[in-house]
Amino acid sequence: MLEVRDLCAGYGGAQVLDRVQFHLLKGEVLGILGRNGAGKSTLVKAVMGMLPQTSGSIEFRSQQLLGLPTYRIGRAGVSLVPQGRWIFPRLSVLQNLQAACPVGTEPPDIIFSYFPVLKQRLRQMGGTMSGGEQQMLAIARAMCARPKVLLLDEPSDGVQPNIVQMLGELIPSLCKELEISAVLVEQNLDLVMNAAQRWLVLERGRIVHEGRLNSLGELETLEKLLGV
Ligand SMILES: Nc1ncnc2c1ncn2[C@@H]1O[C@H](COP(=O)(O)OP(=O)(O)OP(=O)(O)O)[C@@H](O)[C@H]1O
Repeated sequence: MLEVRDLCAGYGGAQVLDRVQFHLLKGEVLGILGRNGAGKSTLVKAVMGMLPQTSGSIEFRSQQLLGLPTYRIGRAGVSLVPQGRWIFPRLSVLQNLQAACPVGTEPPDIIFSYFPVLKQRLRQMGGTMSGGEQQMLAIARAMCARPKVLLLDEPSDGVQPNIVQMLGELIPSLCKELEISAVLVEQNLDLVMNAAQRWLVLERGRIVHEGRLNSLGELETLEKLLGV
């Protein structure tokens, strides 16, 4: 689905990502782990065309995304659930969802089967929802664009442990049912190990490790790399 090669990106004069390479298979959930400041958010922002200084190659279903404006990357089928959620606080839940729907369409029903709480609160202002509910709204909103690739930036941030556990089950099943591939950026090791089939560790803008479940000594390696 996605093939990233030699991706360099940064801000102003400072380069953050250093020749990052990875691929994302169809239907796969790929974790991106790393300590604070490793460059995880920079990576998803670069894929989403949100950084001016980017070089390398980002191929999505044989289409080159690098250099395209963010709205065209979105239309091509890549959606971002940003860190901090960025929901519209003064719009209702329904309006938040409608804002991401292609013109002339409404939020697909399947979203409400995954997030029934949103169905019960369609008229509630986004800003009055709890942290966990806002995270569900942010994921549901991204789904309204009917993406093929979903980029999730630290969905566990500011969310209660029971909701994090729920996300660990929901993300892979949603991806499987809707045939979506996902990049799951996280510091929460448990969430990645529950939701992803494969993961990469970023350190100072470079990929230093690739792992998967059931690899011998994987947990110890990750704990050492992440300092947990
Ligand atoms: N807008 C910006 N301008 C300048 N430097 C930035 C900007 N955003 C991030 N950086 C720097 O880029 C580096 C990587 O930051 P990034 O947010 O990608 O890390 P991260 O791995 O997502 O961290 P965290 O887990 O804490 O969110 C850091 O050194 C950070 O200070």
